[in-house]
Amino acid sequence: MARPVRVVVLGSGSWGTTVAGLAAQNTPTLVWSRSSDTAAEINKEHRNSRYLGDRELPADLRATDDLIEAAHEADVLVVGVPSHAVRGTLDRIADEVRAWVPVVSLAKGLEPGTRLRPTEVISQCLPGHPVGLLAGPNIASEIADGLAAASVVAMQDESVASALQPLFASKVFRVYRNTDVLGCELGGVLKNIVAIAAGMAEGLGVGDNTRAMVLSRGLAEMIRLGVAMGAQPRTFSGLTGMGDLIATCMSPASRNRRVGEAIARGLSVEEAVAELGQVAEGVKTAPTVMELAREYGVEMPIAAEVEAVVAGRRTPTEAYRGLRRRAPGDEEDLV
Ligand SMILES: NC(=O)C1=CN([C@@H]2O[C@H](COP(=O)(O)OP(=O)(O)OC[C@H]3O[C@@H](n4cnc5c(N)ncnc54)[C@H](OP(=O)(O)O)[C@@H]3O)[C@@H](O)[C@H]2O)C=CC1
Ligand SMILES: O=C(CO)COP(=O)(O)O
Repeated sequence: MARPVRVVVLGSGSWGTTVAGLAAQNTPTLVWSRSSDTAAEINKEHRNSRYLGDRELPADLRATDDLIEAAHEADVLVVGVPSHAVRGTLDRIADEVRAWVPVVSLAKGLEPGTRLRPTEVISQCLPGHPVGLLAGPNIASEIADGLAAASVVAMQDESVASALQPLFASKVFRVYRNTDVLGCELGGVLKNIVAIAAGMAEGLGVGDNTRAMVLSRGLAEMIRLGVAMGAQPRTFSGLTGMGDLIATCMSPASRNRRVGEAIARGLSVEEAVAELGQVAEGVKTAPTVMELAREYGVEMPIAAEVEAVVAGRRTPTEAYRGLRRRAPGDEEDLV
């Protein structure tokens, strides 16, 4: 009998640990933590208190602080470190991962400097591997609590995606497939910036109509840039686009939204990020996205205001005033 597929998750933050917990219910799973204390806590107490509080992890989820050991074990490699750490982590194991191993990114940001998406960085570090991502409206704490949700494995090769789906799925976690890797990945990246805007609106005190406006016009910006870069427009109406946008903008647990709220309360960006103690990818991604918007010649007024706020050039109040000054154009003018 063939031995079961072994999943290895790199990164033991809130989402890496949660995804490792999902996989551990289906197949032998190992999570790599750069913190030996966290690895020991997962192994001995079946918890990750730094990121997931008291929540109990599956007893057979194993953890290690040895990155090379983790790389050797992988039949499927899941990259769950933040976007800025993907290259540094994978460069250390480029010669240790077996050639055919599929690699799944969880990261929702762009690499600072190169402007590359995480799957592109992975392909540079681990050339020749099937590379895709798992994304969707997936607030880690809710999934760790066992609340129902859905996600998407995006992979060019559908047969690889089909093999990956059951590794992450559960009775309450539905995993779909999509071959539009670019569109699915950009959805996860771009919604974080809109979520910062939504958080700022929340902090300034808004009504549901304003919330809906930020989401709808934010989605229009996501589609505009995504389509200019070559993504399928339909992808943005699915789980990785509109779905993730709604979850992240509406959830008080979203880190990006919380950063926006904290800035509107008067904290500096640095103070807001420090208060959070976790990654909010939209902060680092906003300037990179505005570089792309200029390169592709698309208008992204909400992202532009968020970028100005995180760069310290505007306050949230000034940003919303700036948006109100824009003359509304044709609503259907998406691309
Ligand atoms: N949390 C969520 O709900 C979701 C998150 N995502 C995405 O998943 C990715 C990971 O996020 P998440 O788990 O939430 O982040 P967290 O902030 O919760 O955890 C980050 C993890 O990455 C580790 N890490 C940070 N910097 C480095 C580095 N330079 N080298 C190696 N490891 C590093 C941290 O280690 P240490 O603890 O030692 O600092 C920690 O284990 C992000 O791109 C995020 O956008 C996607 C869907 C849902
Ligand atoms: O991507 C997420 C939900 O799908 C998590 O969003 P935050 O990083 O804003 O918490």
